Amino acid sequence: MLTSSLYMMQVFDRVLASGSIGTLLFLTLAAALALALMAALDFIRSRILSGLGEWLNRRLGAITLEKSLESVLTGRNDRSDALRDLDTLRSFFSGGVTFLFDAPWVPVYIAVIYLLHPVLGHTALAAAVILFALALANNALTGKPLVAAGNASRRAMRTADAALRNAEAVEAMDLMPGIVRRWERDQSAMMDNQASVARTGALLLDLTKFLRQMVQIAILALGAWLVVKHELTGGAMIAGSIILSRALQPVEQAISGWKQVSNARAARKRLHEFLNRPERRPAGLPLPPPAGHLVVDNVFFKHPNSQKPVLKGICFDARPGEAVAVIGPSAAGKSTLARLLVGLHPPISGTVRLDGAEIFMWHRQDIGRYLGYLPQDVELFSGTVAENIARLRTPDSSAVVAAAQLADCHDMILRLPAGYDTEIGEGGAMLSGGQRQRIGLARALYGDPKLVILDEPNASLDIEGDDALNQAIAAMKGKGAAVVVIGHRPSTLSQVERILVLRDGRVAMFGPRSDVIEALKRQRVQPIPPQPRPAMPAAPQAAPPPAASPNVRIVSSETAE
Ligand SMILES: Nc1ncnc2c1ncn2[C@@H]1O[C@H](COP(=O)(O)OP(=O)(O)OP(=O)(O)O)[C@@H](O)[C@H]1O
Repeated sequence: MLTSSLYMMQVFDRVLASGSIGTLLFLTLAAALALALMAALDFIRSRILSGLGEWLNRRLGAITLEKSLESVLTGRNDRSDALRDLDTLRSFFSGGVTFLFDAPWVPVYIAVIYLLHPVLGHTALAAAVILFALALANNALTGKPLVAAGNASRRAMRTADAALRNAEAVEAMDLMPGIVRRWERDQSAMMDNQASVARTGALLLDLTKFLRQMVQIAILALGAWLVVKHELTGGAMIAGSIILSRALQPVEQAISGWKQVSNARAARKRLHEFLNRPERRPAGLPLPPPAGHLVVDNVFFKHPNSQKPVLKGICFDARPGEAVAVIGPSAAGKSTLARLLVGLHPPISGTVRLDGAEIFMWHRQDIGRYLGYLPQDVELFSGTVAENIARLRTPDSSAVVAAAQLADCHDMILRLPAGYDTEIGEGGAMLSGGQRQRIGLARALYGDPKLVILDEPNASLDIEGDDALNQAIAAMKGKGAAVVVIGHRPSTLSQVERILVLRDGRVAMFGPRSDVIEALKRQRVQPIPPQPRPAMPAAPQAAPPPAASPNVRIVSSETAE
């Protein structure tokens, strides 16, 4: 960085004064070597920085994505913010960071100016201090609005994301005005804050430029005065001016590039907090593959964002080779129970155990392949049918076909344009609701899981589909899996051994299929018997006796239809 100024000084003071061409050649060679070294260092620096960005992504990319998934499961709304923060950091390293490396050299440049003449040194030092103070003022004045602008921009992004994900409902029912209103509110908050940052930044930047040019003039003027007084050479005067402009460059860059630094700092802080959130599942020893004995013991659960428990004292079990149906009115807590059975959430008290080990604590890489879960809303991923059935791993074609045959979608898949290799588009957009559900079922049955939880598996199925589903349940039982089917339709019940009736988050009945169906029928005929008796071993804490509950009629009529 000092090469050109020192070169100029030597040429002025030595070569021009002595007329020595040898000196000129030697100086030129030395300057060329120094500049070549600088170019090489610059190249290495940019390689290191972009490598740092890549390293950051490799180290943190996957773990940030995993943590984001956990964040969604714990009911937070910061979904993909952490991934965006990681991106901000990576691009900061690849572009915006260089002036931070130049800043520490400012004192060195000033020291060199002191060597030329103390008066020039004092001037340079004063200029650097004033400009540095302006950079600090810029930081203090723009810090808050920058953070507020970032927050508003993230809110606007989430609104837009939600609207785009639900494009059909938005278009059909004209939800757009409401969405646009929310989005504009956040956008304008973002723009107001950004405008305030830009105003302050522009003012300070203009002031800085003015001061810098003034200092440049001042140092030349002082230099000329010192030359006239014979205290400085002409070459040193010009060199001082050039070194000063180098010295002040990073300070000026700090003002214009502060927004990037501030964004990157905020992103780093958020990411740090995000990644240091406690692990939902503490590290444990890997367990042997389960046989599939599910035991639910006195489970209570409430959602993180609500006060009221959704599940209250649930007890039941499902043995390997057995199917249990969970039925009950809407909002009874069936889907919530399904989520607990696959270990998505921990109960607030009580336990859900598979082969004696708490299923929530079981690490997904150990247990995932032994679980089959068909959620109520099946979401598929872009990719081929086979990849989706094989849970996005490299498909084992015989296992994929076996699962598809079990879910009765083999023929349907063969009729697709490229069979198992058909690309199904984002979220399975190319498929009908029923096709998606069948492929979702095949995904749940892939790899012969030991515990299968099907949440309303027949919601989009026709009668044929119902039969196929029952055959699949029978086949899974035959393979020794425990199956829990959630649903309203009586057709779901034909293959189950036991039925659990869930009402208002409590077990209203649990027992052999025929006994429970019989009891439900009796309730329909005789809604308020004087002394109701549960049909079977009622769960220990089974709350209000069936017939006494106001929901009895709903459950019994639905089930006995
Ligand atoms: N993320 C959530 N946060 C807070 N409360 C929730 C959440 N999800 C569900 N609930 C509440 O939990 C209760 C049970 O919901 P759940 O989806 O388990 O019912 P369900 O029996 O499966 O109903 P359906 O048959 O209509 O699907 C409802 O009152 C619902 O409002």
